[in-house]
Parts: sequence; structure tokens; C-alpha cells
Amino acid sequence: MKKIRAVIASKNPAKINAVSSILANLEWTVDLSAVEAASGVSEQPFSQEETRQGAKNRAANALGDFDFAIGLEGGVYEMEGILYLCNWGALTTKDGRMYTAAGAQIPLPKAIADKLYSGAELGPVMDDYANEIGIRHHKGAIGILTDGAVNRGEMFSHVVKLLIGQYQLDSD
Ligand SMILES: O=P(O)(O)OP(=O)(O)OP(=O)(O)OC[C@H]1O[C@@H](n2cnc3c(O)ncnc32)[C@H](O)[C@@H]1O
Ligand SMILES: [Mg+2]
Repeated sequence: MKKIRAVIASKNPAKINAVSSILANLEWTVDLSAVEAASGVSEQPFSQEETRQGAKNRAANALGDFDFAIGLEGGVYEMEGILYLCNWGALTTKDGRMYTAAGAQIPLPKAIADKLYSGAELGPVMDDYANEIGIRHHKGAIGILTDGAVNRGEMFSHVVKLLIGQYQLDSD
């Protein structure tokens, strides 16, 4: 059986669990590591481009000697005066391939958007809004805003499926 060494560029359990749950369903044996890696963008990315670039940078910075690295990044962007949450992923391989994919997008309530425009980060703002601690590590903003219908791990696992699917298409 094919054996692969992969790395996820974050220590956030919502991201690690998303990757490990998808890799567990593959036909290959995958040994998954988790490392912190710089995104090279703002702590709170404010456009689709910046969020996608953050995902790509994380993957590239985590790759080292692994067969492939996955970077996942959350951000926000404005459309028609509404601030949306967006999510991007990137998978880069040791032979130089780079795949990207995006996940769910959902509008943020105005009270949350106003705080982000004032320079706050979504993680603490969400905790304040929902009166909970560490939302970004489990259900995420998307879990709060969908009344629990979709949590952050599930949302990222879809992004990881889109990445792995592209990778598999090109692998033998
Ligand atoms: O440890 P890392 O991997 O950095 O995980 P993170 O939770 O900080 O996630 P990101 O850096 O990808 O997210 C960028 C910013 O957006 C916030 N954020 C993004 N999605 C979120 C969510 O679903 N719930 C709460 N905060 C979120 C997060 O707190 C950061 O300030
Ligand atoms: Mg972060």
C-alpha cells in the first residue's frame, strides 16, 4: 500500500481534525504531522486574494521534507456592502504542484462586521458575540451563524476533499 507523509500547517484542532478525517478515508496509509507555519498575510485577512495567499504560504512554509502540505486559512471580504466569512485551502507537493480550493462563505452580522472594520480579529469577536471561549478551535463562526448546522471542522473537511481530489487525479 502507498505510504505518504503529510503535514497540516496549523495546530488548530478544527483544521487538524478536518485533514485527518479525510485522509483516514483514502486507500493510502498517511502519516499526518501538524506544525505552525507563517501565513505571511495579516492575522485577519480582508480579501479573498489575501486569504487564498495565506493558505498557499502556510502550505509552502510547512512543506519541508513531507510528500505534501496543506494550508487552511479563514478570512473575510466585502461584497455589496456586506462582509462575508470566506475560507481557502492549498495543498503543495514536494514535486512542486500547488492546488487551491475554497470553502463555504456566509455573511457576518453587522455588529461583528463593524468590529472587524475597527481592527479586531474575528476569533475574539465571535467569542464575545456568542459568550463562549475558543470558538475558532471547534464550531467556528460558521457554527454560531448556522445555529450548529455546519461547524468549522466540517466546513474545512470539504475544502480538504476538494484539495485531495485534485491531488489524487494527478497521482498514480
Ligand atoms: O491557528 P491558526 O491555524 O492560525 O487558526 P485560526 O483559528 O487563527 O484561523 P485563521 O488564522 O485561518 O483565521 C484567520 C482569522 O479569522 C478568524 N477566524 C476565521 N474563521 C473563524 C471562525 O470560523 N471562527 C472564529 N474565528 C475565525 C481567526 O481567529 C483569525 O483571526
Ligand atoms: Mg490564525
